[in-house]
Amino acid sequence: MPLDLSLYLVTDATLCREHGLEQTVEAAVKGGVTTVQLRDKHASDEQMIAQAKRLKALLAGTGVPLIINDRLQVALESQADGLHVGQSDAAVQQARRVLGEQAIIGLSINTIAQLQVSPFELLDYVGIGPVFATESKQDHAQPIGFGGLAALVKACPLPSVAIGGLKANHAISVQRAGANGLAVISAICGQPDPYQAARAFQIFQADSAS
Ligand SMILES: Cc1ncc(COP(=O)(O)OP(=O)(O)O)c(N)n1
Ligand SMILES: Cc1nc(C(=O)O)sc1CCOP(=O)(O)O
Ligand SMILES: [Mg+2]
Repeated sequence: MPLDLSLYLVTDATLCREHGLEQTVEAAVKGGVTTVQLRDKHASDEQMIAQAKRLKALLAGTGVPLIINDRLQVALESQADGLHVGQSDAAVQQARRVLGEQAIIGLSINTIAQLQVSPFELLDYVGIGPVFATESKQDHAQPIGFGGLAALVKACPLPSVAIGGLKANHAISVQRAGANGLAVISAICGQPDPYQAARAFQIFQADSAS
């Protein structure tokens, strides 16, 4: 199935606590989320593997892939669909070697210089950001705004997803900047109704349905 980045949910264990992680993901996917990334900076590998297996079971038959944040071993052992790495995480080359050709591998990009040295032939997509400052990632890089996003998308030969401080009302600007979708944490995780929160991102959902 082709990778659909149009509405990419990155999970946060703390924000998802109220509804529960699985319930949040299930509701968000019903609301239109097309890709899910399990991101948990505090769980052990064992906890994350167990969580990933539960999410894989929940997503079975939906066509929505499960990507693991940072941890190559977790992606491998949970048989997730892929891995997302940042500039200071596991090397893309190692990830591709370990996970194989079928795995979905994404890399974070914040600057043109990072883009220029990226191993595009080993990647499936890039996450570009942060578009705006965000409280969901303490160590985020300098925000690039929609102008920076558009410049990076233009220079990038791969599918791209914008990330960082994005809400439903930003979907049209992200689309105009040329990205394939938006990745969000707080616009869905911890919202009173994750289903409705996902539904609010209508522009990209309409595109992916056509
Ligand atoms: C889709 C997507 N894009 C970017 C990131 C950020 O990855 P990274 O820079 O490794 O930061 P952490 O998420 O590990 O804090 C992402 N996770 N997903
Ligand atoms: C996980 C992550 N990566 C970023 C990057 O710029 O690479 S910004 C970010 C957090 C996104 O959370 P929210 O949607 O709540 O702003
Ligand atoms: Mg990382």
